[in-house]
Amino acid sequence: MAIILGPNRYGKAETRLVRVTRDGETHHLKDLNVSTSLSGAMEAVHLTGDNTAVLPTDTQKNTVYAFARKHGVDQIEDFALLLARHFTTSQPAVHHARVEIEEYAWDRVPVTGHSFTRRGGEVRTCVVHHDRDGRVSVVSGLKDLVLLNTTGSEFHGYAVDEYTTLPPATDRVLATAVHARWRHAGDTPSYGDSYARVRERLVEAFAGTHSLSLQQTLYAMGERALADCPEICEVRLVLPNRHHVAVDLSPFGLDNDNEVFNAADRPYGLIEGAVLRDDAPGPGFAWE
Ligand SMILES: O=c1[nH]c(=O)c2[nH]c(=O)[nH]c2[nH]1
Repeated sequence: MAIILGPNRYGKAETRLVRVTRDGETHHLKDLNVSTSLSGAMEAVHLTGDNTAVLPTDTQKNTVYAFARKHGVDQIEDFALLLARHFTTSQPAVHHARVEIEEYAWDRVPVTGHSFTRRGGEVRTCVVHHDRDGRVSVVSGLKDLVLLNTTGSEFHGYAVDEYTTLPPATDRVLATAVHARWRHAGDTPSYGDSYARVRERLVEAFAGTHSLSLQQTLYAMGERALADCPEICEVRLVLPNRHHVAVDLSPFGLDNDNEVFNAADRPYGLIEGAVLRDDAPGPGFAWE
């Protein structure tokens, strides 16, 4: 009996690529999850540890980002074909390339040319209390409302110590998945209308605020909702800062003027805060 190597392949899974294309004030956004997988004459690496035929998975990831910069991204099928063809024609040992791409759809927020909401996934929530003394509280909310601005966000002037490496940003992508809850002050005539109005104000404030920090955006969102929705008296927001890090393409002779990003999923900043009217009644058990 002999032991032999069976089918095998290797690659980089889930390279998160965000490509921004700017057409004056109107920006276009492509948000992709790209997985590459190569196979071919890979006996030596498995059997003897000879890596000669192995194009590193790190290189595959870099190629995704570099190609996004060089060729742009339109239809995902075209982009996948471009990558797959590149791997099979440039590496003699690679006989087969599999490229899988998921595309996440974004809708424009009409307030600016650079603000987007991610389609799908948003959840409406509520928590109601009612006790035997007739005390009632209603907290409405939403979660997983994903918002993104491709410009209009800065972060600098922060405290610096011997562990600080973050470079100051004067033009960054700002993205978050909003978790918002708001407390009703009394009887709200239509929770449906109220929900639609609060949601719209949160989105408008995110889009319309030139942000110096996500903390400032958080306050602006709460403030806008409270200013335009008298039926509510307190807004609590939890905003993860979904960092988009511009990829360094200089090793490949390419510039990157804020166009190609790694959409990192963790770790992420987590910004939390409450915004309320100064005459808001006590919350009672609303937040329990
Ligand atoms: O908007 C931000 N607020 C922070 O507190 C922070 N910290 C950080 O590293 N990046 C950011 N961005």
